Amino acid sequence: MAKSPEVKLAIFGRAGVGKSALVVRFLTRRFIWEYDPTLESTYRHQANIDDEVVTMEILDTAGQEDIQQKEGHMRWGDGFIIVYDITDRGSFEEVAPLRSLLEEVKKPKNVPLVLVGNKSDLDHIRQVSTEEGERLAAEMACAFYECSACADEGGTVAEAFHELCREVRRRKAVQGKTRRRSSTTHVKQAINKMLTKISS
Ligand SMILES: Nc1nc2c(ncn2[C@@H]2O[C@H](COP(=O)(O)OP(=O)(O)OP(=O)(O)O)[C@@H](O)[C@H]2O)c(=O)[nH]1
Repeated sequence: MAKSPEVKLAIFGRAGVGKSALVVRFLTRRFIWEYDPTLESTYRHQANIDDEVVTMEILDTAGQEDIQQKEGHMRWGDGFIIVYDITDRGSFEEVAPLRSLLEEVKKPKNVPLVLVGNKSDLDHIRQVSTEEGERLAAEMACAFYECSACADEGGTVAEAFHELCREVRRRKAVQGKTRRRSSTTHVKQAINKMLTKISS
């Protein structure tokens, strides 16, 4: 089985949307009701995705970090999960500004991104419909998952993380090809220059 390079993932979203709960669910398949508000934690994890061992570094950011900290974490990451809480419309409204900041900080644009609407077990107090989540994800051209860190029977949480890893690898492969193509072009141009000089 091929071993791929490390993938750095960062998880963003308003305080209390369940970022830590999602990371813990993904890493341990368990749910823990209460956490200290996250300062900032990084986890290392290996998973077998499409027959390839992927090593991930996962950064669980604090919902209340300032813009400089956010930008630093965005520069660090290869791929991003933006989380909102389906019972908190304000957290949904914070998604688009986070995405805009990502697009400002990361170049090239169109960074690997997954949108997650968490706490789907609380459907009775939902403030954001599934369609709204789908629409926003379509506008941001990214995958969308509605899930629950606390009742994740279908493994949707892991699927969201795995899809993000796939997306990071797809983008890296495309960027690698573009870089190779441009260096080949440079070599060809240099040879042509030399040939023109010799023949003149
Ligand atoms: N019902 C329900 N509660 C959840 C779920 N996910 C998280 N919670 C609860 O929501 C609260 C906040 O969860 P955290 O994981 O600490 O949220 P966070 O986004 O990491 O918060 P900060 O670290 O402050 O940014 C906790 O009381 C969790 O138990 C979920 O899927 N369903």
